[in-house]
Amino acid sequence: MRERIDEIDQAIIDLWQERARLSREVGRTRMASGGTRLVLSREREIVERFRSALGADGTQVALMILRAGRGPL
Ligand SMILES: C=C(O[C@@H]1C=C(C(=O)O)C=C[C@H]1O)C(=O)O
Repeated sequence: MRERIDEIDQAIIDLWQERARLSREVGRTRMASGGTRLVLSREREIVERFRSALGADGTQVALMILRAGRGPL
């Protein structure tokens, strides 16, 4: 079972890093065409998705995930 836990942890790390890369790329592309760096309505939807799946901890996880893609505000 511990082996599976280690696999899951690695998958979370890989997905976290892939998501941060994609998020930065989307932000850069949008800014290059004159748009904003952030889209708060989209970020609110994401926070709500995590909150409804995971409760209060989900909110914190979502905020950390979003920060990983754009750096601290
Ligand atoms: C990646 C995007 O850009 C920013 C980053 C987001 C994210 O990491 O999910 C969401 C909205 C934007 O603030 C996007 O608009 O999808």
